[in-house]
Amino acid sequence: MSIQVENLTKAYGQQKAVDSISFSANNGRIMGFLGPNGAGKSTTMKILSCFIPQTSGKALVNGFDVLTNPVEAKRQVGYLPEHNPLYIEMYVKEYLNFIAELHQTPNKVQRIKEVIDLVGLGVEQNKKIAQLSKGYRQRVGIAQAILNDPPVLIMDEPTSGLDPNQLVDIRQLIRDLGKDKTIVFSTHIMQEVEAVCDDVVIINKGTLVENDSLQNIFSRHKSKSLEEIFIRLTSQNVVV
Ligand SMILES: Nc1ncnc2c1ncn2[C@@H]1O[C@H](COP(=O)(O)OP(=O)(O)OP(=O)(O)O)[C@@H](O)[C@H]1O
Repeated sequence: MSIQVENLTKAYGQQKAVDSISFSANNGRIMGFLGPNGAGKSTTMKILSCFIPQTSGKALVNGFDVLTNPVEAKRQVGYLPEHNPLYIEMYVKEYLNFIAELHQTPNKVQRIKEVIDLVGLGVEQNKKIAQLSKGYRQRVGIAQAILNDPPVLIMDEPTSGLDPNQLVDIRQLIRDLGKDKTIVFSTHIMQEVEAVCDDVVIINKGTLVENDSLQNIFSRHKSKSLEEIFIRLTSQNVVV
């Protein structure tokens, strides 16, 4: 298993943003990580990417413990944070070169060309990041996450802010990357989950409320739409 999470908990003061969740993700599969606003998705993803430590519980990435072996664990993961922080005064290629140097990526000039191609940045590759539209900035964020060809990709709302054409392209890219990587990504677009994901985890107020293959979820919930299933599992007031 490429990602193993056991009884993971993160408390901010009195609030448990993530409350004893357990799940696993496998190579060659794409997991949709879902939940309403404030459910604890970003917090979990930050822990898996070694950006913040958990309060208790265990998280392994490709067998490496994020607390006890963060350097190795971090090497396994490409991470696209929710707000996609970029050095906007840098040119696209300059920024990717900077990331490649951080990773000590072999054949970096060739690899940068490859990822620019893969994420469809070709026409914008000579611009400053500050000059790019939101969708193209998102592509730069995805490019930096995959640059080092990590076995695990964790992407926090990778398609947020993309136009419908870009959505189709980036979903296809996620599907392609998912063939030989483990991908965990969050989204609020249920249609996207149905189009892209093999497995689904849903959390609500920090606790796990669903964890299965998309196929099993549909059959257990008697083929309701994923949107209906999501609402039923995460809302106390709506009966679907
Ligand atoms: N640094 C922090 N300090 C205190 N509380 C925090 C911090 N980061 C997150 N939280 C709280 O933890 C809870 C979970 O937040 P998180 O960002 O993980 O949710 P999310 O599921 O990613 O939400 P969204 O879909 O809105 O992005 C929220 O109540 C949030 O306010």
